[in-house]
Amino acid sequence: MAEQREMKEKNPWHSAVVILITVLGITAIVALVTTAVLQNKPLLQKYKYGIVLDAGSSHTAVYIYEWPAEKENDTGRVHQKHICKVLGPGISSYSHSPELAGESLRTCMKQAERFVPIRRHRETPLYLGATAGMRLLSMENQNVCDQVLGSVEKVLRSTPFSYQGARIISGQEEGAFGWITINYLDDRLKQGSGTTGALDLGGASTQITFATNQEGMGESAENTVTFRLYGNDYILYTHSFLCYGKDQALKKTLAQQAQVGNSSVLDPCFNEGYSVDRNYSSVYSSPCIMAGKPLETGYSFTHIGKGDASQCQQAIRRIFTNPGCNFSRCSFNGVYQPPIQGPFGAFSAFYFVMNFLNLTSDSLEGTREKMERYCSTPWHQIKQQHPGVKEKYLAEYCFSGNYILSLLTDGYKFTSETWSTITFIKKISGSDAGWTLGYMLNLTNMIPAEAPDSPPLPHAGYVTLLLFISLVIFVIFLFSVKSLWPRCTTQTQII
Ligand SMILES: O=P(O)(O)OP(=O)(O)OP(=O)(O)OC[C@H]1O[C@@H](n2cnc3c(O)ncnc32)[C@H](O)[C@@H]1O
Repeated sequence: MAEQREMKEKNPWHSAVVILITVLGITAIVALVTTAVLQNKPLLQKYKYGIVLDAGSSHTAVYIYEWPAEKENDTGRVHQKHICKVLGPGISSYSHSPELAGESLRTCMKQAERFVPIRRHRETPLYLGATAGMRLLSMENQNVCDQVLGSVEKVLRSTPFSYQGARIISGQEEGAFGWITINYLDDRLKQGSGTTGALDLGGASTQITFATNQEGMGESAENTVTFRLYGNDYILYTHSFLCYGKDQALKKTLAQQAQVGNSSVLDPCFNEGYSVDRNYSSVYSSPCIMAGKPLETGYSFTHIGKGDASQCQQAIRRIFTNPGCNFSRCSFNGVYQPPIQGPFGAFSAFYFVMNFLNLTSDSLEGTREKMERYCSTPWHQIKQQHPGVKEKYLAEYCFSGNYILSLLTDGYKFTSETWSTITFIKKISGSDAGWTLGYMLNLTNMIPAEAPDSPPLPHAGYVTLLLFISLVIFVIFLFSVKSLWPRCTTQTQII
């Protein structure tokens, strides 16, 4: 007591100083916590948009992509906001009235105006890429092809978006951008981990693309694409087989069977009981069909189903030509292909067909068995079992399933072992697998060649660490000024 009194007398301010330090300390902590909380509060997110039209052989689809305005170079951040499927056939089917090709896009473009906020319209890039249908039309008639492109250009220019062009993309681009899309959506590019090959089956062409080591790639420059993405180098093998999409392959198989010139064609690729009259011209008019319509036949023939999967595969095998391989190894038609390196993602018609046939997770042998069973089911029973399915697709599933089997095994040389490396996919993280996203990412430079420098700590981690260190300093400070505190003793003093 005497000591304390003595201390107080020596330093009458000491209790006021301690109170002041404590108040300042508490105020500092409250200020720090408030700053940390406010700093971590998510900002009101602003988005940017991009629109890509996939003008395919069978139809056109309008894809609207959205991404946070702040982090354009961050992988996995662009996602599909909306897809609008244009009514009617693909733009290449408007060769007889090209002006209608553009008109067919109007409804979906109006929808796009509603999905993209008005304040973003002017800055939203708009691209149209046409694929195999237009490649074929340009081979048939360049003038009409230009008119169709002119017609879609006119309509797209009239929209409020930033029109960037309508062009026919090459098969190589279609394959490579499909590969970029699935690997971007899987977040594999930024991680620099192993990549997934891309198998795309369209209506008029099919693409196979996968990363491979450099060995042997010098053999065929036209099948090689190189990319540097996020600081990693990729050498891709890619090939697009024009005329080997699902619809053109069907025509090829049928044309070959109809060559005999009989009034009816008994087709193992269609279910028994199926019977439809077809014009020869509908089969032989495609530039994919080299042979002409058989001479001395009528105007049409009856297409009759026989429902035999093994015979169907034999018929399909005949559309893969074998002119000899001038490389160390080939897939089909004398096209170079290095050993396949999986895993693979198979999309578009690969998915539509295998999903319908419930074959997305079967072994190769299981797939063959199920195809035998499906094809031998009578047509009337198939129709009864699937009342809601579009009849054209339903009639073609026996052919389509067998075509996929044949393309993957006889064509690309997948085996029972490598079959399991294929995953049939439609979407990844809500965005469709296909070339459109990769195309837009490339044209908007959204995937940098080098990995962007990132701060050693994420923002939240940085604020938390700062807070923690401040608290530790404050506690140490309190302990160091402890000697100034008035000592309270609980011992009763006996005087
Ligand atoms: O790339 P290209 O060759 O130009 O063709 P595309 O862009 O028109 O091709 P899609 O991927 O849109 O479709 C591929 C094929 O799948 C068909 N298809 C679409 N939906 C289907 C479904 O539910 N069942 C079966 N086939 C389907 C469509 O008619 C095409 O023949």
